Amino acid sequence: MAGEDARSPHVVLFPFLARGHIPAFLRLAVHLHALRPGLAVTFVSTPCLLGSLSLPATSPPIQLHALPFAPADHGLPHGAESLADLHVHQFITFFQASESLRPAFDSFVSGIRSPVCIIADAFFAWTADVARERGASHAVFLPGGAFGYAVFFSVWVHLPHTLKAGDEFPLPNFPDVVLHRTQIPRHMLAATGADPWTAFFRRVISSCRKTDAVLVNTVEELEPTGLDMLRTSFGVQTWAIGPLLAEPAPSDSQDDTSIIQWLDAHPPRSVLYISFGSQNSINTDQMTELALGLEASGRPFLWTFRPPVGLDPKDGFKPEWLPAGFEDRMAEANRGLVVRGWAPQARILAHASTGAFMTHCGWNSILESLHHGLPLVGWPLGGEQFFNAMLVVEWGVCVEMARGNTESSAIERAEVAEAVGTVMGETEKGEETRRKAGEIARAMAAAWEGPGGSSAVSLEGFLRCVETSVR
Ligand SMILES: O=c1ccn([C@@H]2O[C@H](COP(=O)(O)OP(=O)(O)O[C@H]3O[C@H](CO)[C@@H](O)[C@H](O)[C@H]3O)[C@@H](O)[C@H]2O)c(=O)[nH]1
Repeated sequence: MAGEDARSPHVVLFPFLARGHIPAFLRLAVHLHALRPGLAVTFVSTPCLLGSLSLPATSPPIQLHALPFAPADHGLPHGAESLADLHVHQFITFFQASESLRPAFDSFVSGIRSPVCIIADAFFAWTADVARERGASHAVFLPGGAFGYAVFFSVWVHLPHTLKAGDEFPLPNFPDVVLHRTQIPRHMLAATGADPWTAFFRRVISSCRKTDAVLVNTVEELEPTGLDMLRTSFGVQTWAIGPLLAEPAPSDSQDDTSIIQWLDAHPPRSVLYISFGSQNSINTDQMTELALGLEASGRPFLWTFRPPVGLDPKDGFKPEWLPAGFEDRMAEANRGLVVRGWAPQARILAHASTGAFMTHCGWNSILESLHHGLPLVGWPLGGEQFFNAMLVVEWGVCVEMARGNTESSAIERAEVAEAVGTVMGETEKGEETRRKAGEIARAMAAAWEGPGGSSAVSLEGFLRCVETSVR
């Protein structure tokens, strides 16, 4: 690696192979360069994911390094290099397959001549062992929130729902946190402790205890409790360096242009945006009730539509997934737009006509919405989303409308219309929710305002620790 400064670390960024995990790492590279211009930064991933990266306009000159990955060798579809390419039942095989990247990652790190600082996704926490063997410094980066991940990891360690009968149970290590059975994702609910899901996440957690530092995509002032929970869980220095937000990707595609034009034709803050992220969806009964509830709400909406849970976007979209005549009625009245596949979410949320976001409570979606002061209608579906929803409800910026996408998690159209009306309407609760969302937006902005913002101070503190350790 010619031209490297032997005293400053070469930072290796290694996000997990999931679309929702990459934007925060890209934004981290931007902040690292702002603090240390000229720092060598390499972004490591698989060939397909690197090929599909759309680097933001402000992207610093990062190097890319591809690790060979053969999903088919692990019984996965050929070319499935991201969670978004898979069904939920294949996720665990994918998690296990991702551990096969270790020899190639190790060989890449061992070839770097200057001191190395690995910043790896929590799901790649095994890189802590590589760092130890190669004399590198190591940090785990959590692209999610502190509370959400702290609860998620605690549930995997203790499986508290298996310890106690009844619908509600406390976390053994954080008894103030009481969960309801409907907040436990499907794979956790089925876990026995001897299953591959539990084994994978317990490996992740024990590796997180071997790292030198944990970086979290959150704001110290907003998540003191969650950050303390992580510090207790892992026993390592933990730095809040968020929000690290996806930058609106430049796009001149006709589809994106027509979406923005559709928004242009609506009054300020009048449109509800609906999306369940890059890898989750709801079931067909829920789609029907959601559609009819949106119609009943009387408010304009823009719905990013993925096929029902268990079905593949590559196999196309079927008209019967939506109620007969629904799309035509909505189009004629200029009431609703259904976007199939991928939408320019960051641009939609930045648009003046967008007034609220119905979300699965993926952490990036939460941050992107609150960054613009937009309140949330929550519908957590998997992973740590249920616990993220608890946090944003506590912040007073979200009405949780529904939970889960199993057969037992039914939702009725009247509940949809009511939740949308509460958040977007001229109700006391709606006004309060919007006011609090504005407060969170200001706290998020302050974290990166000038060198004294709490996240700027944290990232600087982390870098100094790394620089001291590599001298
Ligand atoms: O049509 C779409 C759909 C999504 N996005 C973007 O994709 C990202 C989605 O991220 P997120 O909201 O966090 O959802 P997931 O993709 O589901 O994220 C995974 O990763 C998150 C961070 O760890 C976790 O919080 C979630 O539970 C996990 O499912 C965001 O940046 C969106 O702007 C688009 O641009 N267009």
